[in-house]
Amino acid sequence: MESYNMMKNLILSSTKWMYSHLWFSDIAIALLCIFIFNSILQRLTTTGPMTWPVFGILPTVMLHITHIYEWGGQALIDSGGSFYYRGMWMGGTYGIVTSDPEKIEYILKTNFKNYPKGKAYRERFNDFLGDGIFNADDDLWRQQRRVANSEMHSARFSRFSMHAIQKLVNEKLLKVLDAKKGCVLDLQDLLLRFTFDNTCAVAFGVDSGCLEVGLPEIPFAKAFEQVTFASLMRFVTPPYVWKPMKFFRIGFEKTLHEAVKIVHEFAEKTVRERKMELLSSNNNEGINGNSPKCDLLSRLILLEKDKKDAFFTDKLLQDFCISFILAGRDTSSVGLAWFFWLITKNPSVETKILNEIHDILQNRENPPKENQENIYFTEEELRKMVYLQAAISESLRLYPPVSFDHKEPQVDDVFPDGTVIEKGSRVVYCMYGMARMESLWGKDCFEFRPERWIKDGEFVSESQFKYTVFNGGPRLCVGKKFAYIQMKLVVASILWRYTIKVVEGHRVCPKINTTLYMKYGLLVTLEPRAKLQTNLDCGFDFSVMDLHEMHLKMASEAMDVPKTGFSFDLCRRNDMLAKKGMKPPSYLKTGTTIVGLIFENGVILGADTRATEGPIVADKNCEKIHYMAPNIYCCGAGTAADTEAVTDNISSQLKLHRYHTGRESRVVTALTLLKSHLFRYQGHVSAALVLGGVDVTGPHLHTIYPHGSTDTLPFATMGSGSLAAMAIFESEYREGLTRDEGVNLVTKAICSGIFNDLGSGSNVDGKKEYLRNHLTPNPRTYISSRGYTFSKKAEVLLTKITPLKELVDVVQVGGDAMEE
Ligand code: HEM
Repeated sequence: MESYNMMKNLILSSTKWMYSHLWFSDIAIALLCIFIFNSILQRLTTTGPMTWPVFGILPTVMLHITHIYEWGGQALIDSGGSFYYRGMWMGGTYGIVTSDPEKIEYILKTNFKNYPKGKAYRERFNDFLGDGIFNADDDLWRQQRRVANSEMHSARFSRFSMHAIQKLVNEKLLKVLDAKKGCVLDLQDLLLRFTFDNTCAVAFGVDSGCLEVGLPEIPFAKAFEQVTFASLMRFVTPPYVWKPMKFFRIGFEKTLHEAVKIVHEFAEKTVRERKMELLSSNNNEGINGNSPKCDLLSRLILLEKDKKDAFFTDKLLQDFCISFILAGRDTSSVGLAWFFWLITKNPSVETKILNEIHDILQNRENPPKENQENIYFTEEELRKMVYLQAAISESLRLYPPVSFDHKEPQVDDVFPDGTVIEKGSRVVYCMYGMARMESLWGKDCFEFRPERWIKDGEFVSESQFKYTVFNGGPRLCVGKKFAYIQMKLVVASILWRYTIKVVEGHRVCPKINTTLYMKYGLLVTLEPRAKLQTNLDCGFDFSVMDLHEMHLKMASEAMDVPKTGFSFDLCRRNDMLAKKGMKPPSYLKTGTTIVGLIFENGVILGADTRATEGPIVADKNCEKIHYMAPNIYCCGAGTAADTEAVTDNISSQLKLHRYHTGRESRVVTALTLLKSHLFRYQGHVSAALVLGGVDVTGPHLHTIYPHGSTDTLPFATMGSGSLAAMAIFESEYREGLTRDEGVNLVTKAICSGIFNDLGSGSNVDGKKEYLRNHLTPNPRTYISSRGYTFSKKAEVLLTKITPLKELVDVVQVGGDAMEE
């Protein structure tokens, strides 16, 4: 009693002393000293981020919340790959954060048994997932895993899932994109709808209808989204908060309760109806003569049908399918959204992907036409898309849909490197941070470089524990193969058809969540890609993105400065591309021999009749001698459409001039009009001409080059066969040739062009009289034995005959007009 009184007096007197001698400032200073001491001690003893008294790591995390993923990655680099952390006092969260592949391998594989999903995980997801594979441990998990593995890797499932994806992509996704082209759309949302429909089809065998063109709100899909979000909220809210919330059904717990009801009712109805449908049918392989159902639910029902002790109860069937939808929905869509965003930032990767697709399509027995709308890629073709596989893997590396995960040891444990880990603590492993570690991926770890996945033209995979994007060990993602097929098909189908452009000013950053959503979605516009396919054909080596940006830039410049006259924007574009190191295609050699000479009374013009398009003979009997005026004709070499257009244009100007003056056109007038027209386009109108005619001043022959320069000569040749033709003229031409000698010499020169130049060919046209197909030196030898018959009689549409007054007789032996 005496000692009790003494103690009491001591406490009272010391309190009085403190009260009279200490100020608040003293207490604050003392706390500050403790804090500084603690911080220094912490800095000296650990390498991880700052852990504060009472609040643990929370204030540090809050300080970096806006860029939490980057900060986490840097913290792992600074700490050499692993650091301990502690949450708030009494929060019960503590453990280790790691990016060390050795430790990850240990928990996911070597000592797998000690690191199950655990109680904390199960109790948070129990309302939603029940005993489904995603939330199960031990035997419950093992049985589901076995069935899922064997079904998803069977040939039957491969065929079925491939067909389901193809159908959804071609009949729904591309239709929606088509309807939205030119408009701003949230690509992430659209992809979420796609993967939701796709996983529902694969898991439940139902069409959830999210991808209808109006993009309707589907109650089941909405409830699924709500229930996922609310379940995740339980991970960031202490149990002593969310459990009472659940009891009183308030806040996110109320939403969770209502949404779970909708999801479970849908699952329950589907299972009930499918069972009735399948079990009432005697034919397991097909119902009512239809092809057999291969979705996971139907397969499980059929597998369990004749078993006495069925493992899958109705409730477990529901849980199993719901787990699949959860696992397959967000991951692939989010992965795809980041992929498309990265592609818009890396046009060279996009070009390589397109080239790969192009080559694969060209290898088909019947390659698709340039503007073919629906292209169904086969599984075999997708397998050959090695670069695309690498690009998708690289994008998943940088933006892993499951960016971090954690495990709880069941008993105290020691990692292979001696790190101690207590029962009840957590081991958090961070895939986002791992991707940015130089020690794991090299100096270019931050770069999007698909090439790192390719060796000797083959795709090379990485260790599951360094590339933990699909988890590893016995719980490796069971849908990995399916996910790759799905993503490759979506990417190939979309990129082949559209150029994607992120809306200017749209912010792209990750949302803090267990799945790495884009916080503000991915707002894009899509443009049909017809141009690129042409460029690919010509062997252009630049990206559509560059072109697109440049067109936009040029368009905005054009808007700023009002201009008149001709636009040389495309020349500037080509200059800029050439400076950027991009190789333009070589000019198309159209292949022509055109010639002309002056004989004693006039002019003779000649041309071959072959029109080529690259290596292809597009027209064997086209006309290269164009009418200008009754007394003037003009041979054209270069681009067929250009020569046709320019001679037509000048011809009509000459006609107007004749009406105006009432006099015959003079050859020099035609020459001046042609040269000034071509000069204005500085060689961009691909027309090289031989102009000939007879007027009051006598016969005249001129050559006109595409840039507008001209020459006046007694004999002239142009086109790719010009050298061969010129050789004939130079050796045999003389002044005062007779008409027949002139015709023979022109014919010989053209034949020389035809037989010495690959581009020139077919027949010989000649003029003064228009001797159409004057000579056929290499005629077609195959003629249909049955001839040609026409099923319908020719119909007479007009009987009125308007006589034409021509100065020159056109002797039509055969042949077609040159096509534009
Ligand atoms: C890019 C796409 C995907 C990624 C990155 C991905 C990633 C993952 C990860 C990290 C896990 C382990 C989760 C954990 O244990 O906490 C997992 C498990 C799983 N995934 Fe995927 N996944 C993808 C696509 C899919 C798809 C399309 C399906 C099915 C249609 C699917 C089905 C599953 C299932 C059933 C599990 C549970 C496996 C088990 O616990 O044994 N996944 N996935």
